Amino acid sequence: MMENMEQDKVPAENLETVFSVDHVDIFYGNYRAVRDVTFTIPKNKVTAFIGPSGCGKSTILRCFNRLNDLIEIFSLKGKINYHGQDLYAPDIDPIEVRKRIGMVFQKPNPFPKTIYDNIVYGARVNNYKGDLDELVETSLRRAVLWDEVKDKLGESGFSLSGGQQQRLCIARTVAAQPEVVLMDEPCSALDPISTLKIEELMHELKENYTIVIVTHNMQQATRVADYTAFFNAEATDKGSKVGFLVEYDQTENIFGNPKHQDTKDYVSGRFG
Ligand SMILES: Nc1ncnc2c1ncn2[C@@H]1O[C@H](COP(=O)(O)OP(=O)(O)OP(=O)(O)O)[C@@H](O)[C@H]1O
Repeated sequence: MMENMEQDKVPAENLETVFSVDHVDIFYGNYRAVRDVTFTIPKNKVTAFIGPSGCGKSTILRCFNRLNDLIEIFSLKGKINYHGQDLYAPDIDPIEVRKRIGMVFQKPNPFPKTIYDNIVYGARVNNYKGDLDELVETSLRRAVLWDEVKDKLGESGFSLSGGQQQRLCIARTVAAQPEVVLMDEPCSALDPISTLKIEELMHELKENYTIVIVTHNMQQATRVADYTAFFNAEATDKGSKVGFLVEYDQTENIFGNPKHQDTKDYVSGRFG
């Protein structure tokens, strides 16, 4: 059994920590899906989660904006701090958390509304006092979609290609002015060209946001991520599988000079 090693907490190079995950276990009912995860996520960087199916990547990602709270049987042991504040403290409002920590999903999910209304939806709900036109332009520019849609803001979000829809969803997330953008396999439904566009976009977004991405595509992790966490799953004596963090480091080390044999095997395509 692999130990969780202290150095796997990583980012040392004087980076500000956004999330600090401390000995976290995650349960669905009695089933422990993830065990004893400890690491930190640095500000204004892209951090990728990789690992075989079922090792708990999405489960951990969804803890960062308290999305798992919507699952009745979910529970968490240990601590996740967000800028030093306990994200699961009783006085923390999960809805406020989700405003600051946005999420982009695997399949683009624009609202059945115009491009413009997709972007301003959250602002309208929150009685945003600023200029909506400006918000639309800024958000679409940040998602590198403005030039493609500026003449058709009144058309349905569904009229766009899959890749454009995903950038629209990113623009919608950005319009809520989050600090963190979580991405759960954001390119898995996209063609290679749209994928590259989203990857380029991530490089630009990290100037303003902290990004955490789950990806099955290892080339993608090497292209976009500053840090990479490799998770694995092992069988328990109850016959189920539990996910755990094997190794966390700068992406170039995970792929070029991993410390653990399992990481080596996974990144060289020998399993998973
Ligand atoms: N809502 C849920 N209820 C019960 N069990 C769940 C739920 N969501 C996930 N699990 C279980 O938790 C474990 C981790 O799942 P998770 O989806 O986080 O893994 P993953 O690494 O993201 O997998 P994939 O790469 O296939 O998306 C799996 O055994 C899964 O079946």
